[in-house]
Order: sequence, then C-alpha cells, then structure tokens
Amino acid sequence: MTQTLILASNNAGKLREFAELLSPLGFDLKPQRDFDVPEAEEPHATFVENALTKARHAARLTGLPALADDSGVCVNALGGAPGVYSARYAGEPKSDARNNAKLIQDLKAHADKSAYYYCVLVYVRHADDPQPVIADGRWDGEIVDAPRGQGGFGYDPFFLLPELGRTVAELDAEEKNRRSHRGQALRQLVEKLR
Ligand SMILES: O=c1nc[nH]c2c1ncn2[C@H]1C[C@H](O)[C@@H](COP(=O)(O)OP(=O)(O)OP(=O)(O)O)O1
Ligand SMILES: [Mg+2]
Repeated sequence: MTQTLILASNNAGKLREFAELLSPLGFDLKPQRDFDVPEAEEPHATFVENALTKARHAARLTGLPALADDSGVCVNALGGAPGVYSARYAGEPKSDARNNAKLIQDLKAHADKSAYYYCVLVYVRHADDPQPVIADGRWDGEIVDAPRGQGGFGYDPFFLLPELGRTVAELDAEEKNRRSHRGQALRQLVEKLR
C-alpha cells in the first residue's frame, strides 16, 4: 500500500535524501511546497521541539500525515554550536556558504575540530496526534578548513569522516544515506512505525 506522507521541509538536500530512503519502502513522499505550506517558525532551543512544530504545521495545513527533520552540526570546541541554530548560524537569509565560512572562522583558534551531525525526526499521523513518533541519529566527524567534494548539502564539504579520509560531500548518495545521522534516524523511525 502506498502511503502519502508530507515532508515538512523546504530543504532540497533533505528532500532528495528522504526520497531515496523512503521510496523503496512504498511511501509516496510529497514536499510541503506542493501543498503551498509556508515555512514554519523554528523558535525552540531543542531539535525535538522544532521538529514537532514543523510536523504539526504541515499536517495541520494539508490534513495528511507529516514527517519533519530538525538537524544540525554540533561542534565540541564551540560548546555544541551551531547545533539547533545551524541553518541560520551566519544570520538571515539562510546561506550554506556564509554558514560554512563562519564555522571555519570560529574554529580557527581551536585545536579540537571534532563535531557531530545530529538529526531528530518527528512523524505525526495528524496535527493533534497525541503520540508523535520520534527518532534520532548522530554521526561523528571533524571539521576541515578547506572544502572537498560536490555531493550532499549544507556543511558536508567541510565535514570529514576520519575513518574514511573523505568528507561527506565526497560520498555517493547511497553511502551517505547508509551512514548518516538522517539515515540512522529514519531506519529507527521506520522500525517504530511497524
Ligand atoms: O546531512 C547534512 N549535511 C550537511 N548539513 C546538514 C545536514 N543535516 C543538517 N545539516 C545542516 C544544514 C542546515 O544548516 C541545518 C539544518 O537546519 P534545519 O532547520 O533542520 O533545516 P532547514 O532550515 O535547512 O530546512 P527545514 O527546516 O525546512 O527542514 O543543519
Ligand atoms: Mg529550518
């Protein structure tokens, strides 16, 4: 049975990755923009609250089940920043290029370059679902100061996987999905939905 699911995101990179991960499982994933859902506010200091807010917003406006992702890169030497504020680290409007430039600048004086990607997914069956399904994933790496690779999105060209000697932007889509915070969280979510 094909189930229509709204992806409560306007991020093209996330949309591509969720489509790759979910289409083999028989979900018909539709981006919220297909239903003219405007971007939700993300006022909270936690990933889970923002993801729940985004999922409810899309479910409310479409009348369909919705999946939201709130994610970011957490840098240990920066006390976990940019973290939940990753998308707007360098201010408005959102810009991957300016965010990456700021991150490299802020990390210059620090020897510890360790970081991790974190992703929370929230699935709601409808806007007032009292039992949202929540999953998360974490992916460890290091921030490098020169970009490498063309794949992925966001911070990927600067996120090195030391055990592979490659940045995330140097992985193909399948390998990123197999390893990523988002892939881990989605597999956990699907387990919970069974
Ligand atoms: O796999 C990833 N590879 C690279 N960068 C990533 C990844 N996963 C999250 N990130 C970064 C992008 C953005 O700076 C922030 C997410 O912010 P976040 O608010 O969750 O998403 P968003 O505003 O881009 O789209 P939306 O809220 O519509 O889903 O973390
Ligand atoms: Mg956002």
